[in-house]
Amino acid sequence: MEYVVASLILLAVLVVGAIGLVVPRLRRRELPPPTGGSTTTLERPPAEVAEPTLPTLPDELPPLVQAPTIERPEPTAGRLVRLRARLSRSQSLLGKGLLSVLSRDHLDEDAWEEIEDSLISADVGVEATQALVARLRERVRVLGTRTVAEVREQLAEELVAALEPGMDRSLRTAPHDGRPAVVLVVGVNGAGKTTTCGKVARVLIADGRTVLLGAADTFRAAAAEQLATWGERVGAETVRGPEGGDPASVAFDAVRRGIDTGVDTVLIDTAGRLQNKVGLMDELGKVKRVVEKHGPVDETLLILDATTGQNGLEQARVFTDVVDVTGVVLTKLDGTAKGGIVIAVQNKLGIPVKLVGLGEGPDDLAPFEPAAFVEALLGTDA
Ligand SMILES: Nc1nc2c(ncn2[C@@H]2O[C@H](COP(=O)(O)OP(=O)(O)OP(=O)(O)O)[C@@H](O)[C@H]2O)c(=O)[nH]1
Repeated sequence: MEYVVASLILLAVLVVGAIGLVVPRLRRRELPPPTGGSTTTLERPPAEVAEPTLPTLPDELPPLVQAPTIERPEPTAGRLVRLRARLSRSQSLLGKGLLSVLSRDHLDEDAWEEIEDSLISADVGVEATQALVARLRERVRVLGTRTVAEVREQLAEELVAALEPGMDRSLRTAPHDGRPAVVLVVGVNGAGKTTTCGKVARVLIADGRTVLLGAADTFRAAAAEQLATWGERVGAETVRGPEGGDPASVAFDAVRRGIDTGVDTVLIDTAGRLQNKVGLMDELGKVKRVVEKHGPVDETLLILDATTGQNGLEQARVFTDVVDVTGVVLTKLDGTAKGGIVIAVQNKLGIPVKLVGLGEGPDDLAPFEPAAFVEALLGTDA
């Protein structure tokens, strides 16, 4: 009997033990998933454990730092001819307008007045227009010119003559006396100085020269940035100073660096604030004086915005009074119907137009050639 009782007790203990083990597990399974609360733990899905795979490497690894791509600017020869379509606005006014008058059977007083008006509207300037029309009238009278083609040819010749084709338009950018040529770029804000500096650097590099840029426009921080970007594109170094720093000291450092590195040409971009002439004179005069401690400035290019027309001419005078301008760059000729401004600029300032800007593209700057320019304006072979 004792055995029976002991066996029953043992059995009961085992049963209770088994229930104690199984019930909490079942309860745990039945618990609802957590809903909301301060933290949410994301559980991984019961993943099949994937075999770790090694990434496959490409045959050639890319370099960690990409070297900037150096561009190869277009050659400068024949650029004006290639870009002639950019003068279409001027061409409609001067070329098409004039030629329709010239094609009349008889060139009476009214016709000559219309010709004068077209030239004045194209910003050729009153004096230059009167002189040009007087010469053309005389030729037509003396030679008894009859056909449109002949008058057109004579007009083209007169326009070319008014552009003084004998002027020296070469840029003095060749190194000499064991140092680089120094080019100062001046002009009012927004005329296109920085852009032109960049484009001139490309022109020189296209012609096989080495160039260093000096960002002496410390007035506008973005100008230095913009110039450095132009330089990087063609592999030219840019010397910059702190924003608002002394432009003359940046210009001085740029020339010294150019001498040390043995480049052919140093191009210096300057600021062109025109709020008062005295301030401008002081600043530009100082830049020039300080740069000349290294040797004379070889070329001073005045950048003029063609779209400002006769106003631009007034501004130009301020600069020609301050620095010895050796050449004019007329920018934005693509954006105006007043291409005749080239004649007015030369006529009034007596300084050759050496380059013309015909667009915002990096190679939209062309050496100025009077005959090709007139050809583009008239839309004919001059
Ligand atoms: N259409 C056209 N735009 C031009 C030409 N040259 C320059 N520009 C534009 O004119 C604007 C002013 O040019 P910038 O070179 O910044 O002028 P900036 O004289 O240096 O001006 P600041 O730095 O303020 O003194 C820019 O948007 C140029 O892209 C050109 O020949 N044709």
